[in-house]
Amino acid sequence: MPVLRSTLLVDAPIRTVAAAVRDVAVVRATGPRAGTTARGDLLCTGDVLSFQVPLVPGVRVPMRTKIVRVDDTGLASELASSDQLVRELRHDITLAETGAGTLVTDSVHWVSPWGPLGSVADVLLMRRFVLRLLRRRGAALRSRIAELVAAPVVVAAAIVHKGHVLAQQRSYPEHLAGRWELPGGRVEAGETDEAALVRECVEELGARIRVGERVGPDVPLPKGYVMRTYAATLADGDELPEALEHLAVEWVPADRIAELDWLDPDIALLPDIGELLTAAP
Ligand SMILES: Nc1nc2c([nH]c(=O)n2[C@H]2C[C@H](O)[C@@H](COP(=O)(O)OP(=O)(O)OP(=O)(O)O)O2)c(=O)[nH]1
Repeated sequence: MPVLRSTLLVDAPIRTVAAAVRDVAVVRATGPRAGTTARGDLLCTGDVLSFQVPLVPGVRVPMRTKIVRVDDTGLASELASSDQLVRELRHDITLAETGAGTLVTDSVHWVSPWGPLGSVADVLLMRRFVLRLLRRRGAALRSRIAELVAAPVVVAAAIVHKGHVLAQQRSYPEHLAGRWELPGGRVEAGETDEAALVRECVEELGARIRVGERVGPDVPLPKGYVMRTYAATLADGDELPEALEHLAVEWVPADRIAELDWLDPDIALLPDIGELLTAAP
């Protein structure tokens, strides 16, 4: 069974790299006909990727893979349906923090359906296709990471209280009114992420919070922003948040998170928020 491994070292935090490897723009940059079914900017489990593998000049064979795992340390995809070129295929992307940056390791293995002829096809077709795809992905990854590192930041708080997370319902602009988001907002010049979150929660909820660990990947937002999410708790459990600027606030348990109509960028964070609730004491 052919296995192809390649590594790439990038000088950026692992959560930024985790966002870039899930970014649909990076997937599209791997080839002129590469596409995804992702709803937001980041790939989620279940999303399907489509590629066109060049067979001979002018003839391309479609191939579809499906994301089967996404977490803080990378993602994995497998063949979505058996096709003419490969019978099985799995692509693992693993991220690891090193002293010199984040190491991205790709491991792609596949089984060809063509018996002895398969090994020739492996070398001539699949190997070349996978290598080219990884080379283009590497270049796209580096430029997307550079954009995300330089992007202005929106911070969001996953405030956990008694096994529930606080969601707030937007009142404006018209096209977003009624949809749900986490408390937070833009980080102002000279402000830390933590100070911005504390300020935003007082303004939006009239509540003081304690800011904890990062949750999930960096999430690209429209207009070039990037959102960083932090776990948080109420500084005073008796001081319950109110919707001062929003239509409503709601404490949501893990099994109801997926029922809310979240802003598109937040959808990629929902599994991480679910895990945070499950892990909460
Ligand atoms: N606070 C928050 N903002 C989010 C989330 N998801 C998401 O896409 N956003 C977007 C919506 C806004 O465009 C931006 C947040 O910045 P903001 O809170 O300062 O923006 P805003 O439109 O509410 O307020 P304003 O400054 O225009 O008055 O990030 C989320 O979960 N929480």
